[in-house]
Amino acid sequence: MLEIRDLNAWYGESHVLHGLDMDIPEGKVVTLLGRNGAGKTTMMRTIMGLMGKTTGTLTYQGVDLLKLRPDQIARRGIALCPEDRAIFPSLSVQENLFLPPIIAKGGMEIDHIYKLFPNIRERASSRGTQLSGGEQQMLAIARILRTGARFLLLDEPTEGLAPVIVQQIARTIKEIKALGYTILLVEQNARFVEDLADIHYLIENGAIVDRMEAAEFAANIDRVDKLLGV
Ligand SMILES: Nc1ncnc2c1ncn2[C@@H]1O[C@H](COP(=O)(O)OP(=O)(O)OP(=O)(O)O)[C@@H](O)[C@H]1O
Repeated sequence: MLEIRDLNAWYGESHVLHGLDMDIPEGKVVTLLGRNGAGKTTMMRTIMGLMGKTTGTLTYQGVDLLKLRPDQIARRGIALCPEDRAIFPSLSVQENLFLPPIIAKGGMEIDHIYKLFPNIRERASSRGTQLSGGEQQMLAIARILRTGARFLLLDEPTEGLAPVIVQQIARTIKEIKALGYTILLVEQNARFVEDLADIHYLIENGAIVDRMEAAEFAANIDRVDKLLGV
């Protein structure tokens, strides 16, 4: 679905991504694991067209995303769920949910969203500020499902959440995957992604240093922990 070749990205003069190669097949969950500052968020910002200077190719359904504007990328069905979750605090849960425009056909119906996220239904009239971190994360994911996006970029969805909520998010991501969505998951939590992802990429200093299939992950967990500094 997305083929990334020799991708470089800069913040001003600062060269942050150094020749990344990655493949994200349709309908799969792919993780990008790495420490703080490794370049994970930059990778997602690059896919969304939010970086100033870039080189390389990002071929998505035959088109190079690096040549498109962020709005054109979004309209191709790609959506980012940012690390800070970006829930509008003064709006209700329902208002937050309905805020993003529908960008492609086939967006998830609200009844289906409420079935996947029963907490969100219960909290529909609560303000964004009244939600727990886990509820905010669920709402942030629910919100992009409504838009019709089929390729979801989730930036550290488990950050700062209690283990029981992390498990709930893992179940939800599995359910979304079973519906045929493609997911790129940025994480520092190796245990969370262990039985969730089909392919794991490890990133260090803006370059991919390893790639593992799901079946190889458990045997290499020490190497992963070392990279993550656990
Ligand atoms: N707006 C910016 N301007 C300049 N440098 C930046 C900017 N944002 C990030 N960087 C630098 O780019 C590098 C990669 O940062 P990035 O946020 O992509 O890392 P990350 O792997 O997502 O880590 P984190 O978990 O902390 O978000 C870091 O060295 C960071 O300091």
